[in-house]
Amino acid sequence: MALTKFTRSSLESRNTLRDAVIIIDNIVYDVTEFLEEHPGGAEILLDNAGKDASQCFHDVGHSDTAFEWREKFKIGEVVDEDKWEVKPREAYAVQEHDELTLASLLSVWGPPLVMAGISALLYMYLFQ
Ligand code: HEM
Repeated sequence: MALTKFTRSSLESRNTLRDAVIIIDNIVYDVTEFLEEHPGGAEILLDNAGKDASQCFHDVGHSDTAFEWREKFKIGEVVDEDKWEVKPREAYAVQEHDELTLASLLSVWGPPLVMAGISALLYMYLFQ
């Protein structure tokens, strides 16, 4: 059966507790019944309701379970003219790896290393 088609603008106002839809990868999901069940909370879904939530959905790194669950809420897709490029799931995961920079490593390991250095110097100064 062909999926119902929606323009993005026709979905913009569907962002309330009584009627909440989100778009992920050009597919439209009615998450009204899911708001209270969502493990990530209702608020984040409502903040993204009526809009494209692809980036947020993928950035969270949702599990396979989440991918299965979302199928239950599918109500259609966006019209061809409003379709956006769909990035493969791996593309989001790769981005996260790219963010492992020297700065992010130092922000974690920097303070303990500095403390260890100071302790070693103090030890040498006091006991040698
Ligand atoms: C129909 C759509 C969605 C379904 C079925 C869904 C399902 C889930 C599930 C099952 C979890 C638990 C963790 C996991 O298994 O991945 C979760 C967590 C979460 N979700 Fe969703 N979700 C949906 C949409 C979204 C969207 C659009 C956003 C962001 C705008 C979002 C943000 C989050 C956050 C922040 C968490 C918590 C992650 C954590 O605690 O580590 N979700 N969701």
